[in-house]
Amino acid sequence: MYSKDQLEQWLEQSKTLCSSGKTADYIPALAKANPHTLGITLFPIGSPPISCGDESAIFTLQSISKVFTLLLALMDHGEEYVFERVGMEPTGDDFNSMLKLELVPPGKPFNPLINAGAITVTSMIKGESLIQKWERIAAFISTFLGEDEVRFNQEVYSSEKNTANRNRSLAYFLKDVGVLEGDVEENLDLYFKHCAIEVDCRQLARMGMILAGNGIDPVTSAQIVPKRYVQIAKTFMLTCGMYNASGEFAIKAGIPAKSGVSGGILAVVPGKLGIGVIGPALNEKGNSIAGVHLLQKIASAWELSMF
Ligand SMILES: NC(=O)CC[C@H](N)C(=O)O
Repeated sequence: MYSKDQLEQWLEQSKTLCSSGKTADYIPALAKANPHTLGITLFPIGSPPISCGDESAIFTLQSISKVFTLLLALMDHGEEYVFERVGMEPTGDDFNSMLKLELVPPGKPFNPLINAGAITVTSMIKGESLIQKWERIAAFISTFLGEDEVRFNQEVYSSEKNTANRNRSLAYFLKDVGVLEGDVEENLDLYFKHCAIEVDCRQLARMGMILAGNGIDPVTSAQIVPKRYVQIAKTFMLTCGMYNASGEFAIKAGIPAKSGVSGGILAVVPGKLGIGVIGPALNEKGNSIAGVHLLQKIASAWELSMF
């Protein structure tokens, strides 16, 4: 049904856009990525994955990890607790904006997929120590990958940690108003760590395929995450997952997606398939310029929109 030849043609067309994008440079290690990389994997539920382009390129999850820390926080505490501390609304602002934090006392972040919200969610992850919390996040994500452990990019992690003045200000503000739990630097460290988990397109598509199937592990048939929490995550992906381009992406593609500044995009076609894309050249909103184009093409041509 999903033709690889067709996918290859579309990928070549989208690839021409790479030269008009720019790799993220506020995290210096991310600036080194090849802007001409473009790869994709489609992972249908119950069928083998279909990949093309630079499908084996390895990249860090960055903001895509926010979906999974949200799921884990929901499993740790339940809906009520989580949404007392982070909201459910899109901001329309940049992902690292601090603009709205002072607007709604006491500084409750608008949603869990912007940086302020994600750092708050990270602070909710249960564990006796920073190491134990990290091990829980890594183990949770490795289940989605179908691996025993996750790969981790030390260089990207250190690069972000050494330059994260904006995230530091967000986190200290959140601590000041009593929204962030625990030690600020420890929480930031955990946040930078989960952003630096590495995947390739196939692994990312597998993560999406599990979300598409409402949290069921395709190998063991185990329910990895309660269906209700997967539903919440997918809803946030649709309304807030592509930063302040989420509305446009919902109109043009109509599927839940989450992007990261590494150029990765995780997309989900509910009930059908997961998609993993990498294209490090970003547009002005911080989304993969060629990746967005390719996903929109696939979604409209194959009528994948949920609507
Ligand atoms: N949009 C993103 O991918 C942002 C993630 C990145 N680690 C940051 O906090 O800035």
